[in-house]
Amino acid sequence: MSKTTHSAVPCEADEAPRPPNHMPALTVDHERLRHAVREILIAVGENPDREGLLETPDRVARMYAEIFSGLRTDPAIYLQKTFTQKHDEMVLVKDIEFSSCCEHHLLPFLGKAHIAYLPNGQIVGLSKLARVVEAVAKRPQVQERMTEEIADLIMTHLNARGVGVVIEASHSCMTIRGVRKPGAMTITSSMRGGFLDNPATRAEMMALVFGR
Ligand SMILES: Nc1nc2c(ncn2[C@@H]2O[C@H](COP(=O)(O)OP(=O)(O)OP(=O)(O)O)[C@@H](O)[C@H]2O)c(=O)[nH]1
Ligand SMILES: [Zn+2]
Repeated sequence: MSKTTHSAVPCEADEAPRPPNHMPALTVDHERLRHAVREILIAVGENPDREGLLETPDRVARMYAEIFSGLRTDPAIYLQKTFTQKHDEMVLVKDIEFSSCCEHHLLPFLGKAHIAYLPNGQIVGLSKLARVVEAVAKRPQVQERMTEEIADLIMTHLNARGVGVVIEASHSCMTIRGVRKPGAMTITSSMRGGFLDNPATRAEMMALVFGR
């Protein structure tokens, strides 16, 4: 089977400095965003100067700043404060709802993240796990990378004995366009440490997540 790769084609709008992958960008260029949205409207045959569209470039610029706010957030900051607590068994926070944006079509994908970890003498505030999900989701993403990133962050910064991350999501690029399969759900998992090595631990997590 042949494999196609997509290489970035440079264009004149590409001269702005880019952060390395996964590093926080410092600013959002609202003026550039407004201009780009106006160009899109013209390109699809709309009149950006008609009354209903006058404020649209500004609104969309603010929307992109919001849905890509994770590019300016380092999720590791949420895992710096921990509490000393002996707890040898699994901690699971499930049904963490998120919205992200598929990097292929810039369309939303919506779903739930489930995060379990085996503490190593330190526990983290439960809300911080949801904050990590938010920071990682609010970027152009693919679901697989999002799942991996969350698992690696928790494994590394909590020095956990194991981490399991399961994400289930519906991708609007598969529902409202293209292949148009509403109802299709994508489930990804990333397992580390005890969740990778011990099938019973992984099975326990899956039963707690999906055994509804
Ligand atoms: N693996 C993975 N694929 C994704 C994700 N989000 C979107 N996609 C897929 O990205 C692929 C992009 O495929 P391309 O062939 O380059 O683009 P396309 O012609 O618009 O593809 P269609 O969606 O099939 O119309 C599609 O198959 C999408 O379903 C994701 O999070 N993970
Ligand atoms: Zn897509």
